[in-house]
Amino acid sequence: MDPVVVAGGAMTPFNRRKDGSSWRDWAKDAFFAALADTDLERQDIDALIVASESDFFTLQLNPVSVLADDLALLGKPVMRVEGGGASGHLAVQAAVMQVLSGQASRVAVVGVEALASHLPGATVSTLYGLSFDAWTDGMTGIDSTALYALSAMAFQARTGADERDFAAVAVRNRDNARLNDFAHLPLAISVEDVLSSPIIAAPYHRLDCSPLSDGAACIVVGRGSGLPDTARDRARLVGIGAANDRVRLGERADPGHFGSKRIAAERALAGAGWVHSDIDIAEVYDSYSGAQLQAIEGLGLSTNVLADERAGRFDAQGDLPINLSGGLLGQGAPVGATGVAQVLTIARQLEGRYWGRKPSRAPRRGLVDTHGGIATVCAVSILEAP
Ligand SMILES: CC(=O)CC(=O)SCCNC(=O)CCNC(=O)[C@H](O)C(C)(C)COP(=O)(O)OP(=O)(O)OC[C@H]1O[C@@H](n2cnc3c(N)ncnc32)[C@H](O)[C@@H]1OP(=O)(O)O
Repeated sequence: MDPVVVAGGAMTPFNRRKDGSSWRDWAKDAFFAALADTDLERQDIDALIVASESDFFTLQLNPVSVLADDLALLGKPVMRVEGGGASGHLAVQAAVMQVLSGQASRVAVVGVEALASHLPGATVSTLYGLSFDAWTDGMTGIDSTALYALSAMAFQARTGADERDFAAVAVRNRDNARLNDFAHLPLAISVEDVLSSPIIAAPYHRLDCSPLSDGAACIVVGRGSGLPDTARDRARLVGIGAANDRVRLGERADPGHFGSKRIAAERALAGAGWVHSDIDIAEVYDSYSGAQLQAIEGLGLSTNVLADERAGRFDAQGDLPINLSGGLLGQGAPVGATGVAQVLTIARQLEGRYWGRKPSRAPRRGLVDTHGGIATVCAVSILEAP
């Protein structure tokens, strides 16, 4: 059976766009750049899937219809996928399912979000608060940073991780982002810089937090003879998995443990026929510095994440480089686009075509992890080099 491949892809810069352009422009730019990378024409696309977290941000209900019209994709099956922070990644997984079911052989997945240019940060923060249980957590006024901080404190109490461990992640991801031309926050900073930045919600300082970003990303997922010859040299999507958890942190056995990531990862690895130790490189969901360590632990990529973090295992020179793009902390976090960009990054790394920081050894097998809420809706995909 022909493999499912990431036939091509592209992204816009992630940043705060103040140039009068709109999310519809960014989506279009990403789509046409992805087509060029795939060596396909617009009419070759069989189906369109759009990921965007919130109509509050785009101020557009039913965004897929508008984008399909803008892209002149008419008479095609189109759909929108939403799962909070995991929206883009779940859209990629929906494309894989469409391709595997035989309904389409070339599916364009466009992820887009307009967060930073037209809304004050405090408004976005309040709206993010509705991503948890809006009737309980959201209405108390607690925001995402405070909820993640509570989860991080439970992780710290169990593992002994401290603020410096979290800060080291923020420093490394921002440094990785310095080689990524699309990154929102490439920074040369120190642990002391992180610890002296303003406290947002203890233990998180401003530099421990991902920024509010605008941007778009697009990949074409495809299979079979309808793809151009270039597809032979493109990364394969060999396993997908998803799993959810209790929405309210207080109802989890351990509010500091991202347990549903483990289930999603095991499903994805089983699909690929691999085990955790086969993974050479990963992009994980680091909406906050501590969340990166929680993700690595939750996914089962390390049995002692703190020791591995301190030993440099997740650096570009380590045996499991993580977030060489800069992650959400460095590359940025336009929600709907995040998961699509993560898949694109790992695909490019496996193809030897990545534009930013590369690992010291060429990777063969990669993992992508994205979530919505606080690891409430988790998506994991496994990719293999061509
Ligand atoms: C969506 C889901 O389902 C799951 C999730 O992921 S939930 C998590 C969602 N993400 C968030 O909540 C984002 C968290 N981040 C924030 O809210 C904001 O970035 C923040 C509160 C940390 C900072 O906001 P702020 O203090 O209002 O900063 P702001 O006034 O915008 O900018 C001031 C400066 O700080 C910088 N800055 C802003 N955010 C920054 C950040 N996260 N890290 C580093 N620098 C930042 C800006 O670039 C700006 O620098 P200059 O003065 O040099 O231009």
